[in-house]
Amino acid sequence: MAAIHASRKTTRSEGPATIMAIGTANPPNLYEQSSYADFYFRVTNSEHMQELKQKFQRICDRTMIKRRYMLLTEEILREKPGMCSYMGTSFDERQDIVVEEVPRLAKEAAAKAIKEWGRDKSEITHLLFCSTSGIDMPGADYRLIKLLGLPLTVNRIMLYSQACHMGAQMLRIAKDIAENNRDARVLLVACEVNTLIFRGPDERDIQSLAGQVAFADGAAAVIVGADPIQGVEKPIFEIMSAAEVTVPESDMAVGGQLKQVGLTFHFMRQLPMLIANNLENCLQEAFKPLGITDWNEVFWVSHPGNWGIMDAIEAKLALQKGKLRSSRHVFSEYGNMMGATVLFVMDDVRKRSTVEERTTTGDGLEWGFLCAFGPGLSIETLVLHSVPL
Ligand SMILES: CC(C)(COP(=O)(O)OP(=O)(O)OC[C@H]1O[C@@H](n2cnc3c(N)ncnc32)[C@H](O)[C@@H]1OP(=O)(O)O)[C@@H](O)C(=O)NCCC(=O)NCCSC(=O)CC(=O)O
Repeated sequence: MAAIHASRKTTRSEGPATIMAIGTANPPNLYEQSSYADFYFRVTNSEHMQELKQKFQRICDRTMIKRRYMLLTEEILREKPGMCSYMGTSFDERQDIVVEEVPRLAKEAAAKAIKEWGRDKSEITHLLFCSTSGIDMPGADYRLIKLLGLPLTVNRIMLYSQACHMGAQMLRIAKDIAENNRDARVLLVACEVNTLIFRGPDERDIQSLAGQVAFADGAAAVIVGADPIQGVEKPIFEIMSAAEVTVPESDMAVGGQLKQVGLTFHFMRQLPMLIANNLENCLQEAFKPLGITDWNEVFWVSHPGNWGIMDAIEAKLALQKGKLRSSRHVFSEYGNMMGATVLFVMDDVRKRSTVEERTTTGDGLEWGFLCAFGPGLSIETLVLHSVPL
């Protein structure tokens, strides 16, 4: 028995799971939000709906998004009338795109992360992949190991169709894998190609319109492992703890259904308050072991959701202006890339900290709070530890 205990100890890491590299990628087609209404009503043959177009323009302006990247182009959409109608049968034509393109965009982000990591790709031991799009057998994880030329011994997990909290959930799973398997090096990828959600307008469905103005395509890849090799692997953040909370009675808060018409989308008007009201408990639980009760003492890596959600979080938790700077920046420059978004925000925090000559990767602070929310209502939280710069 003693030998088994000793052996279990040697198979576990000494230190905490550590983020060692982050890579991001977007498709090449950039859409300015200021002219998106013209594009959207033209390509969906809806120019006769002038009143609705004006409302759409108002919603575009309210988002505070400046630009977004999307795989879909006018050329592609002209050949897919089912996708341009409001609820036309179009699953197959959407699926043909995402099955190919999700792994392709993921590869771009993963290659950048592996380059920053600095070790050979053959030393990746685990792959965690999440995407809201592209359900397939074998999955996007399988395609990605082939595209990247990863070893066939890589242990894979593929999670489809769960949306915005999944980037943070991947980090939670990566932490457990890295700390329970000495020398594990986990490549995690969140890749969103929102081709399933694009559809033409209908004046009775404002929630679908709100989805059209906010969601965007992007991929982020992160390498996680414990006990970094000195001089080879460079820590960015350590993951001290991770947790998920499911908010009771909130099934309709935000969600969607995958159907013949693609992925539908709905959200409650009260979503900003629902999230803000439930976040303080999460913070208290997360920081209890550290004795931190002032949420301005920590750096913030929050999934943006939408502008109203960030406003509500700031107000409810009395956050200083600027705490959600990276969330607002990523949202305005890229839109809502679902699961990938929070990883873009994490990348922005560490890059900005370097540019602004802060003393740590976390805005000069020691401890940080990463949070993301999605259908459920599910709230994922992580406590991050920054490293000196
Ligand atoms: C659509 C918004 C710009 C609305 O912002 P505001 O509420 O501040 O603005 P507003 O009150 O002027 O609303 C603009 C118009 O939209 C309508 N409207 C707003 N919310 C609505 C809702 N839930 N259902 C029906 N209509 C709604 C209003 O009536 C108004 O119409 P009128 O002009 O006629 O008065 C915003 O909610 C947004 O950016 N949404 C993006 C999509 C989104 O929320 N995603 C959730 C991400 S959650 C996430 O990230 C997790 C996940 O998805 O998994």
